[in-house]
Amino acid sequence: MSRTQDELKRQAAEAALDFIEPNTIIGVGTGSTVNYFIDALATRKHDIEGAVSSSEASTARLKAHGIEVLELNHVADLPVYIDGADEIDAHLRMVKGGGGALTREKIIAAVADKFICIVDNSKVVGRLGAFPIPVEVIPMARSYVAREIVKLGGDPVWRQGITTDNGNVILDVHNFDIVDPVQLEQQLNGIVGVVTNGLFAKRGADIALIAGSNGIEKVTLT
Ligand SMILES: O=C[C@H](O)[C@H](O)[C@H](O)COP(=O)(O)O
Repeated sequence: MSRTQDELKRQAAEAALDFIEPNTIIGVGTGSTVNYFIDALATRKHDIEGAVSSSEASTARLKAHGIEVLELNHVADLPVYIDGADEIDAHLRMVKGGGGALTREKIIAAVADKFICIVDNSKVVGRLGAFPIPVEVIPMARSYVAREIVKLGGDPVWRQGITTDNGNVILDVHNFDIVDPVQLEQQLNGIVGVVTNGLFAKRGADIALIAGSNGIEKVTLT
């Protein structure tokens, strides 16, 4: 990754601090962009009630900064969830899960009032699907799910050597021709043995903070 892209990730992450309300709990995603956000959040740690985390990696980083990590089951009110994406389109639908954290991310996103997506401008696409769609699968169902995915037109590749925080495996699905991301998200989730998939289309982002050479572009769904 270029130094410039890294710098843009940091800028997008820091812009998300403007959406942090005092005395609230913050939903925190996973990945290299979110790592910058966690580092920035540390400067506000005395203003917030704590965080809920979408991965063991983010939990460790939050705790290293002295930010309290709360269990989602104990949290009823989550105003914002901040996370990155592997791809995002003009409707703020996303592909996520390049780091394998998609299921916990999708759960926290479902609870949050607002999903704020922080990305550098290389993540913006006209159409989702150039980045392979991660699908988290119960291990014993891996081959069955792969065969079903082929019937849907995708080419699944087992992400070998990786176990998710939930003890499952990931199939990265290449070559989907994604005309209707909401429909494909539902079709994939309908396969028995699939835990969830990395299409965040039904529940996309509410706001995207896109860092580019001219600064931060804020995109909001109207
Ligand atoms: O599982 C990982 C997450 O969905 C990440 O948000 C996504 O992969 C983007 O990560 P990064 O900020 O490292 O590009």
